[in-house]
Amino acid sequence: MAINFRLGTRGSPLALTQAAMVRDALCAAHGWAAETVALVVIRTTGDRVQDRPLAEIGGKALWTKELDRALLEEEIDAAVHSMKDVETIRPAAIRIAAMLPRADVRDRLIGADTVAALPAGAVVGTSSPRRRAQLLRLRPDLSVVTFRGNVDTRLAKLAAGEAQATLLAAAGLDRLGRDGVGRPIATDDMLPAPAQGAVGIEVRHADHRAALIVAAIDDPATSACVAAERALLAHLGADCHSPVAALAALSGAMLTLRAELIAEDGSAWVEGSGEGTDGALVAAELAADLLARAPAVVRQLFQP
Ligand SMILES: NCc1[nH]cc(CCC(=O)O)c1CC(=O)O
Repeated sequence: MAINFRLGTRGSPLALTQAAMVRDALCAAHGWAAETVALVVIRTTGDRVQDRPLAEIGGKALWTKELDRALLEEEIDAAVHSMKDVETIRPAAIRIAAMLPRADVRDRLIGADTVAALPAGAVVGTSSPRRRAQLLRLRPDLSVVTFRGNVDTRLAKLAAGEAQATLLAAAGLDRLGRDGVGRPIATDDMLPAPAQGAVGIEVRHADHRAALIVAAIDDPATSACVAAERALLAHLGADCHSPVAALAALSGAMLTLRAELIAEDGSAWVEGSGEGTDGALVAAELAADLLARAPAVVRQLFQP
């Protein structure tokens, strides 16, 4: 059967599951047979190097650089991403064209019922500067150690006793069929990463056919919220390794954006919110407000 569309994806179990969700949505929207959408697995630097903190191996673009290349060289028609891992600033020739309906945005704690219930001095594994900062803000006595690898690797490290607890996104656990694993933390207690729980699809700017094809599966509310969260990052000069949490919600035409910036040792922070009908404006104003009120140790982490 002829191929209608080529979807590029990373090769991790979560990435493959998300790519299959996009394939299924495209097939349902266009009446295509599943075999007419090819899943093209692209290996990324971030997948190859599992043993060092991300910041050490170059930080930015680890997950998307190879997918960007494949997209720009027309090996694929679209790339599927966890929006949380997509750099704030994208190449000019690539655009985010659609997002699937957002899943559970919360983090789940695995290894204890609540952060407060962790024993004094407990070791918690995470490689996310945001989670590290939020944990230490709540519990300065905790010892946070680097925990990398895909979801299964992290759960295996936990089972092997490398840490007493870890935090993972509910969305990833649920998509991997691990819906019973861990306890969700309310967003009031731990605000998630910008774009957490959202799967996005990118196409080449010039490829109008691909843009039309994927527009059919866009969830506009998810796209509006994630765009506002990403605009906040852009105004802060932040990326997915910055200790920033942000979450937008839509009520009718009104968008509410909440955010916090935290020093990585959890000792200082600033939080705030804004609302309006223009998400880009809400994000710009909230970023300026947060930077103006941020303690110096927090402000210096950002280069707007
Ligand atoms: N940085 C890794 C990553 N990127 C997206 C998800 C989960 C899925 C999502 O947030 O949509 C995860 C794993 C995690 O944070 O637990």
